[in-house]
Amino acid sequence: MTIRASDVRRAYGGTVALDGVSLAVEAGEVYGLIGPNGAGKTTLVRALTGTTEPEGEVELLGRDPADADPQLVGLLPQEFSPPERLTARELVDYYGGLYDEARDTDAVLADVGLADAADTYYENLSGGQKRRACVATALVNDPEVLFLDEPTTGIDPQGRRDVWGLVESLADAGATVLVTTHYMEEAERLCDRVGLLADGRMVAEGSPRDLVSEYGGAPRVEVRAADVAAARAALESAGFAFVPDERRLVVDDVAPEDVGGVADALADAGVEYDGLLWRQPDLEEVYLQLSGQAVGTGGDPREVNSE
Ligand SMILES: Nc1ncnc2c1ncn2[C@@H]1O[C@H](COP(=O)(O)OP(=O)(O)OP(=O)(O)O)[C@@H](O)[C@H]1O
Repeated sequence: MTIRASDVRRAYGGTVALDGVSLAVEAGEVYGLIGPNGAGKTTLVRALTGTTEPEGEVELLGRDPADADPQLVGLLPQEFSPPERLTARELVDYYGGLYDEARDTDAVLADVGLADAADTYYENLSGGQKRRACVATALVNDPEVLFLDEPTTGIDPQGRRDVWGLVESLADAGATVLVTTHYMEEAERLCDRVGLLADGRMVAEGSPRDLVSEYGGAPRVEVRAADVAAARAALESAGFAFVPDERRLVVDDVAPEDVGGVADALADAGVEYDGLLWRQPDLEEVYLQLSGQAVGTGGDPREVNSE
């Protein structure tokens, strides 16, 4: 097992950041940590990389993380402020110089989409370009295990896809990647398995597909109507139930063949609508249900669809 944590606990004064977390990540796996702000993701990354000392057992490449060979490990911390008065190329050169062996700087810059900005000072890069440069510093030693704490925050959609492609090719070549993210699409597309942390505990773990089928609930239809109250009343009187959501009108448990019934109920009541969007639940729904953040829900996923 490349990364292993068993009953890991870490408190800062009276704040419990990790409250008995266990996980195991195999070589070649891309593992995503998701969870609300303050859930403990960064603390777990720090525990796994030896930058904080937790209680419990932690292993990285079969050793105490503090003793792991730095040549084999890449880390992009969430808060990372490299020297500003270096160009992107100088920055990657600098970090490469910290290792016995480093990849070619220009190749790394090309990988993160910064070939054209190689001579730009870090301070003059855009926010997303800065984050790309930071990702580059974590790749320069061609690590076997890569920890990326919110790698794509601030990066534009194309850049985000570039980073996903990069992570995928590293994993295909055998690298193990642990990534934290607030982007559910990222977790769903990129990760073989996802762990959802909340309040320092692992609330759920599995492949995105399994988590969605276990916790995501039934397919649903989002109704876009100018008069939401009228649409809601029409559907309610036709016996439809709703997914709790203050911002949108979402009809719960609608099989594909039943979408016509939603349209008919609206038409019968004379309610005009701009759109009916049928969709399967995705990881975002799982996240909202399990982390207890769904607007108007109490946090118990089993209760959500019966409300
Ligand atoms: N150095 C520290 N000193 C005191 N408290 C800390 C420290 N680091 C983290 N904490 C606290 O531990 C808890 C977990 O924080 P952590 O940064 O691990 O969460 P996170 O899931 O990474 O959050 P985010 O999504 O906002 O990055 C929070 O309550 C945080 O305030």
